[in-house]
Amino acid sequence: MSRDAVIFVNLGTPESPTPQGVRRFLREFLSDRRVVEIPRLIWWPILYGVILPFRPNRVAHAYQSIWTEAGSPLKVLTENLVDQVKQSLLEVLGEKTPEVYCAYTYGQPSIARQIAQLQNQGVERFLLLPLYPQYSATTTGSVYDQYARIIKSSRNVPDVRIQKSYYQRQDYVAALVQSVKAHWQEHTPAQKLLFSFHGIPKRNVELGDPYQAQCIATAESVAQALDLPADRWLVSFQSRLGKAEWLKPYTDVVLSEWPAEGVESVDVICPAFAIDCLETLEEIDVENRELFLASGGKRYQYIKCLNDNSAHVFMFSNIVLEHFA
Ligand SMILES: C=CC1=C(C)c2cc3[nH]c(cc4nc(cc5[nH]c(cc1n2)c(C)c5CCC(=O)O)C(CCC(=O)O)=C4C)c(C)c3C=C
Ligand SMILES: [Fe+2]
Ligand SMILES: [Fe+2]
Repeated sequence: MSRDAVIFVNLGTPESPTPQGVRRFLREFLSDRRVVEIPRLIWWPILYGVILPFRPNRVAHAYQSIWTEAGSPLKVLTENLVDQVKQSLLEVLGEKTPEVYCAYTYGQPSIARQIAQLQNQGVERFLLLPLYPQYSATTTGSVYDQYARIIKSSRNVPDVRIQKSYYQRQDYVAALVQSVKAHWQEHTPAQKLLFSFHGIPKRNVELGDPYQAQCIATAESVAQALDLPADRWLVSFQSRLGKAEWLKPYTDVVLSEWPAEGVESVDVICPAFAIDCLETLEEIDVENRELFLASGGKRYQYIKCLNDNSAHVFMFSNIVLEHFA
């Protein structure tokens, strides 16, 4: 057993694609103050009176349409990536390879459970690797919160480092560029490349969340490396929830307006997601495809997340090697 461990952290996903499974997941996720900052007195009635009674039925159908025999794509694909990174590290480090596990901010296995189990087995140093290239308080911030909770209840605190973001890494940008180029080798490039990032409320950015700037920087680096002129690409934000204003432009609005402006073909990539999940496989690849085609668009291509592709595995192995060097 190594004294070092890497724990990849993803958001989490329902245990089953049923209304009960989705309700349990949404209750935990949407109770996190980092995710929804509305004062509790206002939020609890909305969450318990409107969202939890009604949303799980609709969302469970969406999960059912992407669910696999092995479970939720988010979990299956996260585990695949983790296995590949472990293999790659074994090739470089042999018996000095750290332990490599995954955990989820919401649901099981939790970060606390993985750290406790590994500590019991003699692990002393941890690297938490949140699978969010761009930092947001709503995602990576919650990983820091969980770490803080562990520390608060520990006598012998674990030695933990957290990778706050990685959107600026050259090997991350290279992995995205390679993925777009591979797509363009198989399919004619579309008129537009749309970088659709998960949205957050606009107010969060006004209060200091650096997420929007990091999304734009990511897209600019990729567009520059692809030699794409400014009129061939755009950044948009998807998956908004509720009535407040979120980061704009909204992905669904862009896709429904483009055909009237003469945009007939679009390639969509979602760099805020390291791993394909409901928000990419269903919202982008199904719902938004239908919207674009129903609005008069002719050709819609979704470029998958980096998942366990070799450039992605290479990048994470580099991060691990740098941390434990
Ligand atoms: C309500 C506020 C939400 C914020 C803020 C938010 C930010 C955010 N989320 C991700 C990544 C993922 N989100 C996923 C699902 C999802 N997200 C929200 C809400 C917010 N997200 C909800 C309610 C859901 C569940 C589905 C639904 O009810 O519509 C997922 C996918 C999970 C899966 O099981 O596949 C991911 C991943 C990021 C990166 C982000 C901000 C940067
Ligand atoms: Fe989300
Ligand atoms: Fe969604």
